[in-house]
Amino acid sequence: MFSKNKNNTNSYSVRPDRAITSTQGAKIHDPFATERIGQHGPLLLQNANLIESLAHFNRERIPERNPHAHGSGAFGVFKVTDDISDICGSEMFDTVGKETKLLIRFSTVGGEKGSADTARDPRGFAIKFYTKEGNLDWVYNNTPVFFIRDPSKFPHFIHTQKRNPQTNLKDANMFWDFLTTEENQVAIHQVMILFSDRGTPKSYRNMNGYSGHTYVWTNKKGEWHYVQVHIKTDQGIETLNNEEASKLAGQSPDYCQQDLFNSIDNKKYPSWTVYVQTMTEKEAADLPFSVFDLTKVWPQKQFPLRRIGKITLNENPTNYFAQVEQAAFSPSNTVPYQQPSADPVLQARLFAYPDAHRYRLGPNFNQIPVNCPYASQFFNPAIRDGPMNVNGNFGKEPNYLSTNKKYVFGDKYELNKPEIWSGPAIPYHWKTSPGDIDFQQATNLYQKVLSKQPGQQKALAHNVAVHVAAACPKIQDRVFAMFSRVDKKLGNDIKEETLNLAPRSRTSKL
Ligand code: HEM
Repeated sequence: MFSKNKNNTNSYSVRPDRAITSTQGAKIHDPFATERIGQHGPLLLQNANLIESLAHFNRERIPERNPHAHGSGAFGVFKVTDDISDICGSEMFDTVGKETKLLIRFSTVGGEKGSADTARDPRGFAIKFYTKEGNLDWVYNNTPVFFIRDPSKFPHFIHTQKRNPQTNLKDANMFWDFLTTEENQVAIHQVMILFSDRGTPKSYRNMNGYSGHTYVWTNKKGEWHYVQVHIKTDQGIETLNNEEASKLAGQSPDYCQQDLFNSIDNKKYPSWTVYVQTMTEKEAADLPFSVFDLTKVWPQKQFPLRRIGKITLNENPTNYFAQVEQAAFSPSNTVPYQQPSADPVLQARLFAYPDAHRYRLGPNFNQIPVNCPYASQFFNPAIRDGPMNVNGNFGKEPNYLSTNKKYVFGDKYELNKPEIWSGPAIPYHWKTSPGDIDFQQATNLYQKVLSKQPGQQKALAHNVAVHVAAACPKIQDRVFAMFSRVDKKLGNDIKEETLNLAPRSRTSKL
């Protein structure tokens, strides 16, 4: 198990004699005694233990993630089941049977740190692999697509899921105003998934993870592919209906945290099978949509799933704050032979996450044990000093690459015929009033997938109706029109139920 390993990230130390001390290690005789004049006189400034304890208490909270503030995590292992050396040269995949330790954090997106587990929301599925080539993070969601393809939209979109600046309430008008704005309707595919029962997974164990984005993987010969990763639950997909989810949000708001912790504690280790889809540059050029458009899935008939390995979660954190709250995942944390693609949303994420970590945890966040690349090691003498530098700061090593010292550098790996980019440096807004192509996959989901799952077309209409019933009539009309563009019956079903729930005499202002 993870905690038995040397250098692991899930260990902690407690003084062997369990004596209670000040932060400086001086034993405290009575932690509850406060120094004062006489029994009932005023307290003294020399009462360092009391002052230290109150002052530290005031500094216990760190900024919560914005977004994905609420989450649960566990440690585990990735095991290679199939040879994929023709696709990827990364060390972690190089031998069938090889195991790599990992941490996963599951999360909801829009809610605050204390919000309910069963909210209708995508689920984050972030994995940190502690590989010998350095830490690799797959920062995925449980949905294969996303809401936007212009990264500048992200803060706007996330704000519409947060609280109204005046009322401090979640606001159905803000939510649907954004999503039904003509150019934002590229979100329709993701919105359909969100409002199907997949938008309320029964547990973190019963959902899949998807890269969503296109990445670029290279083999040792330099041949490269566009890839998408699918992580499929071995427990089977299970979902909650809208009413079950709402009830649990009230009765057992930490339902999924409890389920994950208890499963692992009872040695019922959840597992997932990892697959990859590959696409050549030529195939990408022939696609009816851009390979960098993460509002689309790759048809599995044309781009079949190929199995890579298995993920098993087998160890609970010993301390939530140290190992889950302080965990810092970023798509920019990668290893040789796995690269980001030019997807503009992914490119923006490469900046956004480490920036969030510097703000949330400080510039030396990589020294926090859970973020340390302990299976490799960090050494870069020009990255020095800064707050909370606790690893010895490379001692007397010169603070630049000195000609007096010997250094080792990573292997150079090159892509055969890499992508070539050219063009003027211009502002480009991928706004496109969504064309029929942007609705096609959403329509397929409704007509070809949900139709085969008894009750799911109805559930989708119902889940939208109960949500949009809280919006004003003008916005509701835009919602009916948008879903009618997916399928006329879907639009009509939503309209009928919404108007039953919220007769038009009601007024609501945007
Ligand atoms: C422009 C688009 C995006 C931006 C700017 C963005 C930004 C962020 C930021 C700032 C965080 C908080 C990080 C932290 O404090 O540690 C976060 C968390 C997260 N994001 Fe994104 N995000 C974007 C799109 C996406 C997409 C497309 C996915 C999935 C495919 C995704 C998955 C996640 C996950 C799983 C987390 C939680 C990580 C954790 O558990 O710590 N995000 N995002």
